Amino acid sequence: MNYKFNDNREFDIIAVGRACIDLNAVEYNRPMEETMTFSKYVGGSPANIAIGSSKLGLKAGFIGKLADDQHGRFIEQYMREVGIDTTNMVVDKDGHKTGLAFTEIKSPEECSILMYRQDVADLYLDPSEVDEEYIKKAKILLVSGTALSKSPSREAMLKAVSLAKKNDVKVIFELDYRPYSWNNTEETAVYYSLVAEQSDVVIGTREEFDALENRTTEGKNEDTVNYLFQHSPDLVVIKHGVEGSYAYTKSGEVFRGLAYKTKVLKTFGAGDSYASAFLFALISGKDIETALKYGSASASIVVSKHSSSDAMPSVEEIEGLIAKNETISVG
Ligand SMILES: Nc1ncnc2c1ncn2[C@@H]1O[C@H](COP(=O)(O)OP(=O)(O)O)[C@@H](O)[C@H]1O
Ligand SMILES: O=C(O)C[C@@H](O)[C@H](O)C(=O)COP(=O)(O)O
Repeated sequence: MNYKFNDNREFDIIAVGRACIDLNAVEYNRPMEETMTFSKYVGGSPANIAIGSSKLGLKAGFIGKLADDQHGRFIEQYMREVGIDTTNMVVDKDGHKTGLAFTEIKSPEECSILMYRQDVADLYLDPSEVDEEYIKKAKILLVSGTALSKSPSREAMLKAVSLAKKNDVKVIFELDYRPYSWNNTEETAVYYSLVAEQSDVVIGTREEFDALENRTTEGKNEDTVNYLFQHSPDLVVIKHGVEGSYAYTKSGEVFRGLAYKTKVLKTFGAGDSYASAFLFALISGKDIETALKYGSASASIVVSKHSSSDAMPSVEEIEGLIAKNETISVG
């Protein structure tokens, strides 16, 4: 099954939310206490997805707020140089800082992120800084869940979603759940379900859908999709780590994507690379089953590399891995 977009648009994808800095441990396979040097990359889930999409050849734009400092300028320049339209990235004038994510790579399986996100510029995006004329130029609006965690960014997201729906722009909701960004799980579930119910496509891990449903025990994919298909979504993608992922359509089809074998360096970056390649494949007219392969292959490449954004692969790398067909069968 193919997924239809409004083809007559200047941008394939406009992502909205945070563009930040990742500081990835250079000496890995050890705790962060023993890490002395970190490499700087652009980070933040929606920025990573925009970068991945642009590297695959999609025309990408970004709506977000950057700090008026060296980090903000680095992010804007990097994103512009990979081909992203940054004209709707506004600069904060109130002294808010860029969000930082220090990553710890204790082992390929044991990775964590230490976030510095107190009063970060991205969460100060104001609804007045979301422009209808820009959104209506896109096939897809990619919304990141973390941007719903605080006002005024929350209202800016709700405005962006409403403008997308008004202008026949597909809303893709990447749940991107970062627990420390939220006051409590009840609040997360309220805003996640509000936006998920209005979206066309919802993408997340099983744990993130549990957050959407405010569950403390693991839910069933069938229950999740039965609920969401009573509303706007017609495609739901649920990821299960190395066990692969499932895509469910409103018309009742279910597709499974298997993960590809790789030499894992770290686990983060998987979700964002997955989303960019999955969306690239859908926009390129490939069927959903093939799009799952693109997402899985892209994730497998990125988990074998040091960064999330800079490591985003080319179409050739993804197709080369799919052709080798070395999938992981667990679960
Ligand atoms: N260890 C791994 N080896 C290869 N591919 C992986 C591995 N872990 C995850 N992936 C791929 O990345 C995708 C997304 O990973 P997942 O952990 O579910 O999401 P997130 O990174 O958003 O938490 C999976 O569906 C799978 O295809
Ligand atoms: O999203 C962030 O703020 C941190 C990311 O930049 C970081 O690279 C990361 O955690 C990506 O992991 P993913 O969301 O699993 O792809």
